[in-house]
Amino acid sequence: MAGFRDREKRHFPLTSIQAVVDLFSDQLEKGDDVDLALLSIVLGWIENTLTVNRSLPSNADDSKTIAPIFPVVQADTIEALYAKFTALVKSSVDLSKFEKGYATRELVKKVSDVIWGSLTRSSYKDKAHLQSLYSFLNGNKLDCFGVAFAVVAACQVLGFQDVRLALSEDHAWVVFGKEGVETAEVTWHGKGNEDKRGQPITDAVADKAWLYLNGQPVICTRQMEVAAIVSSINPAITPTIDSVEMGSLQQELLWMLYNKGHLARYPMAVGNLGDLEEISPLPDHPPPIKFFQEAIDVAIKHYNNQHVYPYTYLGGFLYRKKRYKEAIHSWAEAASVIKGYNYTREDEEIYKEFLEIASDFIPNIVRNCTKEEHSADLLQDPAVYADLLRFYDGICEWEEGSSTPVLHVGWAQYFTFSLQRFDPQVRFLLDIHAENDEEDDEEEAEKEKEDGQSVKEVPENMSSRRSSLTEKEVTGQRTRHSRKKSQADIR
Ligand SMILES: FC(F)(F)Cc1cc2c(N3CCN(c4nnc(C(F)(F)F)s4)CC3)ncnc2s1
Repeated sequence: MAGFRDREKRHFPLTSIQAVVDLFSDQLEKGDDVDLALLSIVLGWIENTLTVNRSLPSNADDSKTIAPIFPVVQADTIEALYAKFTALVKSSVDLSKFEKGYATRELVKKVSDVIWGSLTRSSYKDKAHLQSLYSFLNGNKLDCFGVAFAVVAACQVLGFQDVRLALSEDHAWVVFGKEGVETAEVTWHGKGNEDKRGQPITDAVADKAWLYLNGQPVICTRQMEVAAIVSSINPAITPTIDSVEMGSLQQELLWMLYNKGHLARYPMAVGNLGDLEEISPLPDHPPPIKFFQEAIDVAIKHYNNQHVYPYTYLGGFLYRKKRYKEAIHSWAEAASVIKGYNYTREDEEIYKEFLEIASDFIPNIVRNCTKEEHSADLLQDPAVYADLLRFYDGICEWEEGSSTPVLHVGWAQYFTFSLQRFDPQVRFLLDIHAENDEEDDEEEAEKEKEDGQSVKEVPENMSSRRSSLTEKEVTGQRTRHSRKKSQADIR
């Protein structure tokens, strides 16, 4: 049952990261009754205290780090905010007009209007620290993720347990109803796009659309909704300085959720944990590699391999570890996912990811690989050349059939700059491999025909056969900067 009762109160005052982890752990044991509003208010209050208007003491200089402080969270502070949220929601929605039991589209739209109507008019959309109910209650500001989460938390307060958060890689909406298959937009997306609040996400809208992951979004359980607010924690004090305490809290909470199995169907949250483990590895934790490989495995197993970010998390980390061949392989895999989509004007976020890879990361690799011992022969490696062709081919195919063009002349310049750095021998080797492949396949087919076994599927492309990469050896994490950039919307 929801509410700020003894079970919650006894954790307060929260005086340490561990105390917050214990509160979350205890709440997660309540199953579907985990109190979303309470946890979002607690996280938002701590984040606000640790990152917003944290005027660095004038005597603080870069050499001496500021001694870690954990702000004590008092029960009555949180209780007052919690009461404000429940009072606002319960007073704004006349439940006598709605059937008990499952939510209806009218109910979901009404709750979305209540949240929407409480927001300040001022344009602030892409600022940081606007993702929590603390931001909503204390400043009437929410980002696009925050609005969707607030609608789900409000529906929980009203007793509609069927309203759940649905997440793509750059948008959020809700599912509801007896079978949980009704869908509704409850927030806006991007800049200059009319919001579609109240409308369902039909197959026509979702098919081949990255914004809706081609019908493969993350449908959250209550515990995954908690993982979403933990993922949306933003430890940044300034674009270049993070709160160590806030980052540790996010890492400990994600690790606890991971250990309880609540990230098992949430690739981006697993990726976030891999990010944090690379920045500050915790004792007895697996290497970051494991988390990014797991995010890919989850996307393949549960989401028909329609998610792009697991591969770009991976590629970003490999790039920073100077494991250039493997990075290019991951990016080729990412392009093999995006090629199945049609590009639209609402896909800017993923467009920027691919443009950064093509215009920044890959040119830097082909310029600098000869300085790196284990990538010195990169420009003579046909598997890498094949992966690079696959990367660009995927982006070309992404454009094909799209309403909006993807490529411009700059792309052709990046493409030709990168390919012409490869040794002409590579192209010749490419031909030899292709011929050998054909001979191999013919021999295999002959042999298997004699043995009467089915002919083995030939991998869809050459690099998946010749890659220097064995799937288990790879790792991935993005730079804090670029992660923050792409996380701007979740915050
Ligand atoms: F709800 C929206 F609209 F905000 C969409 C969501 C985003 C997002 C997220 N992100 C966004 C992507 N993000 C990335 N960080 N690195 C990325 C990569 F480019 F390296 F892959 S992608 C981390 C955090 N992490 C957990 N859950 C979500 S749900």
